[in-house]
Amino acid sequence: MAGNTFGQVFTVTTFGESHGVALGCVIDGCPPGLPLSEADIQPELDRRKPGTNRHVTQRREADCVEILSGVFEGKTTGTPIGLLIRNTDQRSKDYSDIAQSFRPGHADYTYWHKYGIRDYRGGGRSSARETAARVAAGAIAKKWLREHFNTEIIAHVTQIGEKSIAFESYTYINDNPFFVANHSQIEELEQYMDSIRKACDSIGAKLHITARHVPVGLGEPVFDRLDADIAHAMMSINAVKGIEIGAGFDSICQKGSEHGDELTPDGFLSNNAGGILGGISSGQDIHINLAIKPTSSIATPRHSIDIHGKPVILATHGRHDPCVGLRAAPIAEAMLALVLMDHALRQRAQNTDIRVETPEIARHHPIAPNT
Ligand SMILES: Cc1cc2nc3c(=O)[nH]c(=O)nc-3n(C[C@H](O)[C@H](O)[C@H](O)COP(=O)(O)O)c2cc1C
Ligand SMILES: C=C(O[C@@H]1CC(C(=O)O)=C[C@@H](OP(=O)(O)O)[C@H]1O)C(=O)O
Repeated sequence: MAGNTFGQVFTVTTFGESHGVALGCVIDGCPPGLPLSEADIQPELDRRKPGTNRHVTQRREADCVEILSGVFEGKTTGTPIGLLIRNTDQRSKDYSDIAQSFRPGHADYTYWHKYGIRDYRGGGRSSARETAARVAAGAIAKKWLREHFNTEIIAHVTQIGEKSIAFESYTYINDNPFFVANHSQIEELEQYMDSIRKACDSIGAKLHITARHVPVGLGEPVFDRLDADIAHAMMSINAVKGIEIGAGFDSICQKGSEHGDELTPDGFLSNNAGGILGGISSGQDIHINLAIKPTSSIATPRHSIDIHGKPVILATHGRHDPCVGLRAAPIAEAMLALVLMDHALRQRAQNTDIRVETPEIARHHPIAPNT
């Protein structure tokens, strides 16, 4: 496989470049009979799309999805689902400065050496614009998981640079709980983001993702462990530099008497495992943290080389996110949904019952985005 396809049974192949005609994906293996229309997908794309406020890239894209195939009379038919999102606001000439030079921290250098040719209009295929197609596919997986197991997947930014975000309350957006930071902290974070932008710099972020109502028993015992596939999915998102599942790197300082989640007839007493034991879901909530790097395309001049190996000083212009983590939550949710749906269908293919009801022992703990 050429590396553009994700999944084993429920597969997604994406296509398209940031400044090409369109992006999209082909989804194969979706069971027939799932009610589906553009209205099921568009709200997720609206959460991810660029240009929605001053703290994100100013590229304006409506990211309107068109279903090309695989749906008849409002239901999936079991045949490949084709989704298309047209690019409308490319302005490619703004990117001529990176045609011959490599942005430090972006994929220009490695693409050039791998392929010997590079679509330098924006990030081309390496631009996270490609994730629009993943979010569209993920919306289908989310819907299927919700209808079958009532699974909820929610991601939040929990840290921007050094600043941790304390959540005060939550509201519902498109049936998903969405945490709201305290009002004065929002002002502080906005000022912080303004200062980063004024300094022609960028900043990293941390994301927390929770999946609730995950059936017990999803995953494979050895290579395709559920945690391994989740790590694969998350690390496949542009700019993700680290992942923790459950206690993650805090496990280093824990004792066995502290880490191992004790079981009682009334449920697990803790969730250091993050909902996965032996590569298989335990029915507890899945907890994931992601480290997201700062944007590499910044207007601060930096040392680099051109395609002939000559030194250059490169300041990158064009429209860029000062903190890519701010836009990553719907992408991480989509990738987790793709993994869970793929494993649920694999479980079905193996003719093993899927425990639709979360067993009493695996009762989930309340969602806590900062854990
Ligand atoms: C939602 C999102 C938006 C991004 N926006 C930008 C951007 O505007 N400019 C940029 O240089 N990188 C941006 N990135 C990061 C690049 O896509 C990424 O650094 C690049 O593909 C190289 O991959 P790597 O960082 O995983 O090595 C974004 C990433 C995400 C997930
Ligand atoms: C357009 C989007 O974000 C883009 C992600 C991105 C990158 O390098 O990842 C770089 C910028 O665009 P370009 O590819 O034109 O350089 C962002 O504007 C989007 O997410 O839809």
